[in-house]
Amino acid sequence: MKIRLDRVIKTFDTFRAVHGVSLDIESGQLVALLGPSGSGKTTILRMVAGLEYADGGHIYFGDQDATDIPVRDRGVGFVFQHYALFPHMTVAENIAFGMKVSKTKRSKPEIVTRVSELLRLVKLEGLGDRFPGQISGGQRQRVALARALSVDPKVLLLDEPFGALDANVRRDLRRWLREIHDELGITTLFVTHDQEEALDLADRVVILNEGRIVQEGTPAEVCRHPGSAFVMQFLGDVNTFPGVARDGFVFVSERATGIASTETGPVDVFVRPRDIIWQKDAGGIPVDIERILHRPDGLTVVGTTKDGVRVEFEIPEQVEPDLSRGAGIILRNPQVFPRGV
Ligand SMILES: Nc1ncnc2c1ncn2[C@@H]1O[C@H](COP(=O)(O)OP(=O)(O)OP(=O)(O)O)[C@@H](O)[C@H]1O
Repeated sequence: MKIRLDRVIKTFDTFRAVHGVSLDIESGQLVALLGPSGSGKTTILRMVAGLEYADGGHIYFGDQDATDIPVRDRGVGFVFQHYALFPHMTVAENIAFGMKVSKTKRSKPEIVTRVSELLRLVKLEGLGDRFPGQISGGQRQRVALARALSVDPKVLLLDEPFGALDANVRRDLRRWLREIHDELGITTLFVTHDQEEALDLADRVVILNEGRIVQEGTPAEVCRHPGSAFVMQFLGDVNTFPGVARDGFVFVSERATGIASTETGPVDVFVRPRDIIWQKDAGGIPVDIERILHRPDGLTVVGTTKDGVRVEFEIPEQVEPDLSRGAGIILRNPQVFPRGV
């Protein structure tokens, strides 16, 4: 099922939470809505689900205006961050619940068969008789997904489904979710404020800020070509060097960097920690090193430029840190934006 949002607006009292958002979600795609807290992700998801009305614009399911489709008939499965499992029902009963209340009537044996298929799909065979209080948080979210899938939804909506779980469990669950998505091919909209999760999981990432889409694309596109300072900063750790662009090049700490730019005037140069090369002598931007931190995959070096800009970058464990003055940094894969944009 293809979903299309056409200039969708949502206002709460006088506060506009969503400002004319247009978005196409192709059938079978897994799309992540990514943005900081309050950027409108959940509101958009709730409008797609039909739990909230848009005050402007349209949402289409296929060719049909969804406004005309009652929530029950939208064929939407929902999973929230906080396990909304019924604590007094077993895992199997929780999964069966949606089928029992669904308009599509199923016989008891059909429900039993479907529950065991779903338990197998979410890799929880043998746990059907447990109660939610007797399984882990990650397992509970898998039950929530099985319950959402039990009514064969045409669209799956997931709102920070792994938000309450610890990092390792999250990582496992999102790989697992991707596998299930590839197996079932259900159009899926996934809300997260975790950029790593979005980039790891989604076919397309839609980045929101203050109720507007600021960029969308495949994970590779948004990482390689961030369209603004906001996206660059939001997608991961970054060093920001104030500089000046003139005559086609950028100068940082009054040094020519060799970075080409069509801008003129004050700019900010953004560089990821892994893209800074530290070398002794020869031309780099001088940095005074303050601390070396040991990480599982190498060393993190923390220092300051002579303009007082804090710099953090990574070097391999094997490199013997040389703290003598005179070492400088070279900036690779920089993104340059006019200051304050
Ligand atoms: N029912 C409501 N009444 C008033 N304001 C609301 C309501 N729901 C959301 N908002 C406001 O709309 C804005 C967008 O909220 P929304 O929950 O969509 O953001 P979000 O990106 O999902 O944030 P989070 O990651 O914190 O869940 C916020 O400023 C929020 O306070």
